[in-house]
Order: sequence, then C-alpha cells, then structure tokens
Amino acid sequence: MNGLRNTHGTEAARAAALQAEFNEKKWVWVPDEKEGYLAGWVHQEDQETAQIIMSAGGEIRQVPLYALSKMNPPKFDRVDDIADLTFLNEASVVHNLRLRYGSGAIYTYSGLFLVAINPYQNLPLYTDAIIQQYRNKRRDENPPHIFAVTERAWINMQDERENQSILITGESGAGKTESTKKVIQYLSAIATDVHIPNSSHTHSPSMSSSYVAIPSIGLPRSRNRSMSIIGSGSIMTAKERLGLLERQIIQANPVLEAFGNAQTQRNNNSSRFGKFIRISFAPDGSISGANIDWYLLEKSRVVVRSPAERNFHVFYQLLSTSGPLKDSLLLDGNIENYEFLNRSRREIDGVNDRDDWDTLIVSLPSCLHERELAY
Ligand SMILES: Nc1ncnc2c1ncn2[C@@H]1O[C@H](COP(=O)(O)OP(=O)(O)OP(=O)(O)O)[C@@H](O)[C@H]1O
Repeated sequence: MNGLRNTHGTEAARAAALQAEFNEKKWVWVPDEKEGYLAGWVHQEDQETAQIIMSAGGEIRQVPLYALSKMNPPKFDRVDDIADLTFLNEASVVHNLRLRYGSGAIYTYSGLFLVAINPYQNLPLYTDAIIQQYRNKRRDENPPHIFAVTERAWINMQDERENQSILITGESGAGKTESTKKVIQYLSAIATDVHIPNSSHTHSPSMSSSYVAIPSIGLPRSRNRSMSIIGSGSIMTAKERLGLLERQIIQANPVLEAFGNAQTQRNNNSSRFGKFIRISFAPDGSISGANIDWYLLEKSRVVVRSPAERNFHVFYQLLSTSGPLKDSLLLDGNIENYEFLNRSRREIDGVNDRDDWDTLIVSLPSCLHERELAY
C-alpha cells in the first residue's frame, strides 16, 4: 500500500515538474520536412515571424507565425480521445498518435470515431481475455479499441432494436480488411448461443469496409454481386457456434480475394473493390445469417496497371495449374504469352499461386450459396 502511494507520489511530482518546465516557455510545433513536426519554444517574435529554439539540439530557426502550431501541456500526452486536446491542430494530433503508437496503443478515439494505426505486426490485442474485458463495458471503462466500437453497436442494436453500421475507411494498406475481421471476431464471440431458425425479426449491425462512403452502399444490388452465408438453422452448442461466422467468412475469403484482390505497391493483397458485410441476428441475440455485397471492382486493372503491380490474383493462380479447366478455356500458354499479364509484375514474394488456386477450388462449393459462381 505504501509502495503504491509512493509510486503515485513520484508520478504526481514528475507531472508537476514537467508542467512547471512547460509553463516557463512558449512551446510550439515547428513543421519539419523529415520528422513532420518538431518541438521548440519561441525566443523572439515580431508580427510575421518568430525565432524558435529547437528543443532537440538548441538550433535556432526563423519560422513564419502561420506555420507554427500551439503545443498542448504535458498532461495531455497520450490522451485516449484526441477531441480532449486543448489545441486541436494537426501537429498535436500527430504527436499524440505517435506517442501512443510508440507504447503499443494503436487505437485512439477522435470524438465518435476510432483511429487505428497499422502496426504491421501481430499484437496481443485480440485474445479471448481482451474480448471479455470489453464485454458489457462503457467506452470510458477501457482503452480505445475496435472491440469497444463493436460493443457499442451491439448494445445499441439490443437497446434500440435498430440496425447498426460500422464504417471502416482508410487508404490502401491502412488495415481496413484486418479491422473488419476483428469486428466479426468480436460479434461472433459475443453472440448468444441459442439459434432460433427462420426468425422473421432480425437486426443487422452492418459493416462497410471500403474506401467509399456509406451512401455507396445504396447501389442497386444484383444476384451476382452478393454472397449469402446462411445460418445452419439448427440449435448449436456454444462450442459449435464458436467462430462459425468467422469460419464461414474466412471460407468466403479465398474466392473474394482471388477475383477481387491484387498486389499493389502499397499492399501485396490489396482489395480492389468495396465490401458491405451484413450480419443478421435473431431477437435472442444469436447469429441468423450473413451476407456480403461487393461493388466498384477496379475492372480497369485487367487491362492496365503500373509495371510494379499485378493483375487480379486469379489469373496467375489459374495459369500456375495444368488440367482440364485450362484446356477447356484454351489456355495453353504461360504468363509470358499473355499481354495482359506479361507487362507487369508476375510474382509476389512469399506467395505461392498454385497453393492459392488449390485453396480457391476447395473454398468454392462450401461458401457459395446455390452454386452462384460454380463453373
Ligand atoms: N490490426 C492489425 N494487426 C496486425 N497487422 C495488421 C493490422 N492491420 C493491418 N495489418 C497488416 O497490414 C496489411 C494490410 O492491411 P489490410 O489488407 O487490412 O489493408 P486494407 O486497408 O484492407 O488495404 P486495401 O485497401 O489495399 O485492401 C495486412 O496484411 C496486415 O499484415
């Protein structure tokens, strides 16, 4: 107990010292070509420019006033919600995200939004224990997390009996597909065990994983743009249900990815289409089905792309095989013989197109409802 009090005391003293040091000077963020923004303090200023002493190294820079951004006091370092910052400027947002990322916190709130920074490594943030940590908790009871956003959607669906949507957006390689998987992981883990077949009252928290905004979801839907994953209709035990939805969506992935993903300069497995995933729940909270709509496929990639990128995976997968399908399509050459393939990259490091073709073929009958894509 004493030890704990001492720790708190030391932390408070440290915070007070930092604040006192901060108060002594007029701290600002200075734009820097290499680092983005660097800390410094104003030594002198006139009406248009300021003389800044850089915090690291003591270098003096002459900077126009309009380029400077006010710095927040140290007590705001690593805040969970960017909206809490006193000075809400780009430099302070970047600083906060950078500090948090440096300590393994890839998620930060920005008001109603959640900002996720791609860690490009597997962090232990998605275990069953973490799911339990977010279950039935308010947003302010835990650190920012995609599970907290999903929990909110779940609670709203239950309380208000209204459909919910989670929009996941970002540039290529930002982590949209991975984030979508985390939402599905959470929902399938918390959905209740009992399944009532053929219920007519379902609610759908929907997820849009795309770089286009929600209104695009209103595009007319056609049969060949939609893939249904239908609940089993039988009563399942917790163990049987565990991960069923995840497994079904994972089984659908090889098909969607073969025909809709390609290697780009930013992402070896970039989705070249928007996705709208709907997960339906029965009134008792069990999953009754799921549906994936896709739209805005980058069709131009078939004929033209940057030399450093590839066409859609399926072409390379098909040409890596031998057998009746290739023969029936009169494909007797290899990549070099086809103009739409031989003008750009042919291989991806660490990817075996032949293995991926086998996975695709195994996935086809199990994930397609009514054999929509069978050939
Ligand atoms: N939360 C995460 N944890 C670990 N790795 C991640 C995470 N998010 C993304 N990644 C890594 O970044 C890569 C690219 O992410 P992802 O495919 O989700 O991007 P995307 O936004 O869907 O890209 P695109 O728009 O090009 O399809 C993933 O293959 C994975 O290696």
